[in-house]
Amino acid sequence: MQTVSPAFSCDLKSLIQTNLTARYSHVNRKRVSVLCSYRSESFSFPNGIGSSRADWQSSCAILASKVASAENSSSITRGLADQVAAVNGHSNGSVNLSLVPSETKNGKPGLVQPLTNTDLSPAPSHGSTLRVAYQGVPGAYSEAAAGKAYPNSEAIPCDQFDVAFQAVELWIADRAVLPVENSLGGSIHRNYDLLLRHRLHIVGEVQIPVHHCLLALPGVRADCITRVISHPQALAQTEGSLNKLTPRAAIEAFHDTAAAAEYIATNNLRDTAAVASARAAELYGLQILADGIQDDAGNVTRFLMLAREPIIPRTDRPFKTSIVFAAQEHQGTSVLFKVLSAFAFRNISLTKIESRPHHNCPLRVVDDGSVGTKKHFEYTFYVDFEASMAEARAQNALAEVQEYTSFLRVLGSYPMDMTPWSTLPSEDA
Ligand SMILES: O=C(O)C(=O)C[C@]1(C(=O)O)C=C[C@@H](O)C=C1
Repeated sequence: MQTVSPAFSCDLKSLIQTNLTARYSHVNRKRVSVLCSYRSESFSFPNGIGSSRADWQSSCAILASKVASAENSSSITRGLADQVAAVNGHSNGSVNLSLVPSETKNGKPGLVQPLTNTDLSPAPSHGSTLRVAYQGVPGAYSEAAAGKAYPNSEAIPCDQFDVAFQAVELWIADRAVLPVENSLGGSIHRNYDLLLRHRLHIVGEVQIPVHHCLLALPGVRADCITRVISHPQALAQTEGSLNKLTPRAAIEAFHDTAAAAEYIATNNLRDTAAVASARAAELYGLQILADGIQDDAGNVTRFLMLAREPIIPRTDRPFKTSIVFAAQEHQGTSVLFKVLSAFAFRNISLTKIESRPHHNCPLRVVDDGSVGTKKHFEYTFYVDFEASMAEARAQNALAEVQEYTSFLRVLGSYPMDMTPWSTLPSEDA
């Protein structure tokens, strides 16, 4: 029962070796060509791209046509304080995050085209600014997370999570910043699955306070709203408020919060409202009908920072390590107990555990003789724990975990986001 190719599996010795010898240098053209030829030996690509050097080079050529427009439409992200202020509706006017619209319609910004699966073409030359892929369009919370994670980077909008992963793998972007969980809405399962399917490394995390607003076209009253659209997570985070504010409105899912706002503006929809950020209101010319409508004032989304190379784990600051594993067959429920005890006995705290269907083998059928046939669901488990892979206790815990599991992969060992909770918006903020 092997869910990933051997290249994905964790061989502890080589993992530690890789971590110790890996050197991440800022992406430049020279580095691109060196790594391209190295990668061509072991990579296989999504969408049927082969693994030869020529294939690799042509796959590096993905996304080109759209990159030009993405570069135009992407915003240069600012520092943390500005980003969080903008997200939370306290934009001070000095923040210029506005995109260069692809066209202008009635004085309003034209549609920003995020990267799509069909846009895979040549990599751009991009100087030294770090390019950070996120899912959504400008004004999305993910864009703010990208700005917090990498101030002064260039944010590259992508239409799907999968495209953001591919953008990094194909050198269109240098990093991806993607949401994995929210304090109200829970886990974003799609990204857990994609972490396993792709081979990027987690190099950091950022937590963003999410302050939602109800947005509509100027002059529209809340009692005229018959439909509210937004990202499913945002809708889940504002369910209680929406029941009070727009009790008769239909609730509909949209790709992301800012795209919902943009859709209302572009189509001049006077009966529809969006749940999105104050920055989205500003960008797409909408009014804020209600501010701070998240059902809990301390609404926080956790994002992962992803890169092609792992970072070197350290011990001089708090680190977290994320792993994924599957139990060996016939080990029953005791595997989870044994794995958890490997951490507990070493005083390593777990911060998150998530289970997902085992993609290669979601069901195991056991013929129980005369009684009948049992069908077990099979799972892969994702665990985050508070220790660095540079610590002996973490290495020992994983060596033990490896004994109970059919595969084990370290997704990354990275600094924890230690932003004080006091910087999160309070009830009356
Ligand atoms: O739609 C957006 O604005 C996003 O950035 C996506 C997303 C998510 O996927 O959870 C990010 C943060 C919020 O929790 C709501 C939505």
